[in-house]
Amino acid sequence: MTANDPAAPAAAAAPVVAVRPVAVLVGAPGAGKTTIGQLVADRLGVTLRDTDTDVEATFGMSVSDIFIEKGEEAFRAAERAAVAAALAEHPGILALGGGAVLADETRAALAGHTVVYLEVDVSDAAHRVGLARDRPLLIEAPRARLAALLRERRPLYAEVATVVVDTAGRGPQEVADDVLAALPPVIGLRDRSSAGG
Ligand SMILES: Nc1ncnc2c1ncn2[C@@H]1O[C@H](COP(=O)(O)OP(=O)(O)OP(=O)(O)O)[C@@H](O)[C@H]1O
Ligand SMILES: O=C(O)C1=C[C@@H](O)[C@@H](O)[C@H](O)C1
Ligand SMILES: [Mg+2]
Repeated sequence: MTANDPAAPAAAAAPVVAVRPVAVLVGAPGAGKTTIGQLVADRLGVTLRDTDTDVEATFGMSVSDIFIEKGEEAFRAAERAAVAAALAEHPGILALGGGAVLADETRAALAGHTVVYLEVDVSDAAHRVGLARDRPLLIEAPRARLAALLRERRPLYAEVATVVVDTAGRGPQEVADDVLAALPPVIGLRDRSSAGG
């Protein structure tokens, strides 16, 4: 039998499996998207992709430097493209930048995905981001900025979420437990930690 033999099995018969993230994490700066995303990814044996890292790779500079040298608009445009690409091709856990949900196009693209909203209050978020200088929107008056961000964005995070996990008073491992418990089952994936069985 040759490749051109009409009796050869049709290549088109191969199943086409849509690649999509197991879960997409959204929430404010300090909610723990990157931290919890890594813990959940490790426990499922998949990789974490973070759109902030993708945008940094696009420009070859840190998020802070992009804001300073290219401006927030350029960052947001690259972020929209990074989210669209990752939703289409990343099969693991996907953490979005804190402001990604501001874009109508991104909120629409999240429809049909498993989206986990990590809730955080102003006080916990301020405590967690501390005095780090790598969050350009929080360099001045971080607490007031966080309060304003949360007021504006809470409805947007809630709009795209299929799962909401409250992080208040819970450490990273406990939040990761809650996220794993809330995820719909995915064929071929299971929690590899003893706690998860
Ligand atoms: N549940 C938690 N309890 C205590 N500390 C936490 C928790 N989740 C994250 N942290 C800590 O808070 C800090 C910020 O977390 P992380 O960078 O994961 O947030 P993020 O949501 O990805 O923020 P950003 O939107 O800026 O990327 C880190 O130092 C992390 O160790
Ligand atoms: O909340 C935001 O608007 C941001 C959050 C970070 O993840 C980065 O995407 C950037 O610092 C902007
Ligand atoms: Mg992050």
